[in-house]
Amino acid sequence: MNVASRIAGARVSISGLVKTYQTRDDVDVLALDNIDLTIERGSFVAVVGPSGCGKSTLLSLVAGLVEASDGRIEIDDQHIVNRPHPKIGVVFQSDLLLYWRTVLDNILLPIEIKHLDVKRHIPKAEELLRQVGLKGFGNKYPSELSGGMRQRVAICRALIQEPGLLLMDEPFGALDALTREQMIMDLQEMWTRLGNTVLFITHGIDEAVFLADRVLVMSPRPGRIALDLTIDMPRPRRWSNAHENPGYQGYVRKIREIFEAQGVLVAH
Ligand SMILES: Nc1ncnc2c1ncn2[C@@H]1O[C@H](COP(=O)(O)OP(=O)(O)OP(=O)(O)O)[C@@H](O)[C@H]1O
Repeated sequence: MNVASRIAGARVSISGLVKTYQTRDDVDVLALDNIDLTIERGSFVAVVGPSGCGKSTLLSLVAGLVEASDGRIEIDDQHIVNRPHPKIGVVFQSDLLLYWRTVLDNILLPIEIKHLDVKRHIPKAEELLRQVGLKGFGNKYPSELSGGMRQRVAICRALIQEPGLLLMDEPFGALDALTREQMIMDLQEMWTRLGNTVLFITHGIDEAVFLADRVLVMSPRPGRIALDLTIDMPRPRRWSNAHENPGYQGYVRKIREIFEAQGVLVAH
């Protein structure tokens, strides 16, 4: 099994997606309202929006972890109904590693859960570790690693089954600024190499514009797509000088203007 090979990116098609939660005291909370969205194979789409606008809800719906109230989600033409699609991998803000399992056993967990051949996947897990700069860390326990290293392991765990669609929910939100910067660049490199589709949720306008082919800006709840912005900048992009690029600055300004118009950002 060659993990260095490219992964066929999945296509995501969302139409008329609505999600209403019922709170414990029976109040309806309309989290997402009528989302239409197509994500092309192999593209990197980032979603930014104010806190509580429904970004995580969108990701959970696509992941099949939450049931839609209305509308339809298809991944490679397969309708998602409250059940994860086999072609997805998910990375959350918290690494969610099991502290009693070694790094290698954490990465192999999805294989074990699906009753696949664990032994056959060990070389692939080790290769993934090498690719994220953690060669030789397979026998360590999560408590022996830094936050950034643990998140790299979580990414390996999401990639072990070569997912055509990688869903990332604020994956670098809990990391210090330097580690975050390194992880952003590493993610760009990894995605360029693998070629899978990525749906990336973030609060960070800077990382969204830097990483994505397209940035979706959401409105405050109920979440709707307020702006669908194509980021036309050559790759590989360099974090160290991207901020000086007038194109980059223009995209960031456009997104900030939307947040200012929404009253999410207030200039003093
Ligand atoms: N299980 C739930 N029951 C009731 N309401 C919920 C539930 N989950 C989310 N909500 C509500 O739905 C809305 C959207 O939540 P969601 O977590 O998707 O937002 P978000 O944009 O990811 O927020 P943040 O950026 O702060 O993580 C919020 O108002 C939230 O309170």
